[in-house]
Amino acid sequence: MLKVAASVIVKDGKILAARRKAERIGGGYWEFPGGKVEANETPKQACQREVLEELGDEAEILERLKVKRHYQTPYGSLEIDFFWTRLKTFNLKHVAASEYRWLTKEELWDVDWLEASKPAVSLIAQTNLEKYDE
Ligand SMILES: Nc1nc2c([nH]c(=O)n2[C@H]2C[C@H](O)[C@@H](COP(=O)(O)OP(=O)(O)OP(=O)(O)O)O2)c(=O)[nH]1
Repeated sequence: MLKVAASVIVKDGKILAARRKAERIGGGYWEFPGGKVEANETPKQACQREVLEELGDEAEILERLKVKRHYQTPYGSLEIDFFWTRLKTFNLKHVAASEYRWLTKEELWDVDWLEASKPAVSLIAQTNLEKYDE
């Protein structure tokens, strides 16, 4: 079972989406910045580390999105936690993905999300983002 943690980063009413590099598992599909939870860390710590690696930014990891956590994917079973996230710095290096987009709630479904990210996207679309925005 693969443990993954991902950040739903909110800024100015928009959400950061990242496109997976073509050669990777799930290549070309869109996801929330994040990655595997390592043995020595909590899912929140994993999010903090991944935001630092991918964007060069400090993040405040807020609460978990109340969505389904377990998924069977073509690559095996996955346990994934999504967290509302606020950036404390704005370097926004955008290094890990092939492409990044800041999407308004109305634009969320303009990109092709990984299957396991779709429940989180649906929840975001129904949420008032103001409380997670700076
Ligand atoms: N980060 C992230 N991964 C997701 C999402 N939805 C989803 O199914 N996944 C899956 C894709 C991958 O199978 C897995 C994340 O693993 P990964 O290989 O990208 O993790 P990583 O960044 O630690 O990768 P690595 O280079 O260290 O191997 O979770 C999502 O919204 N965000």
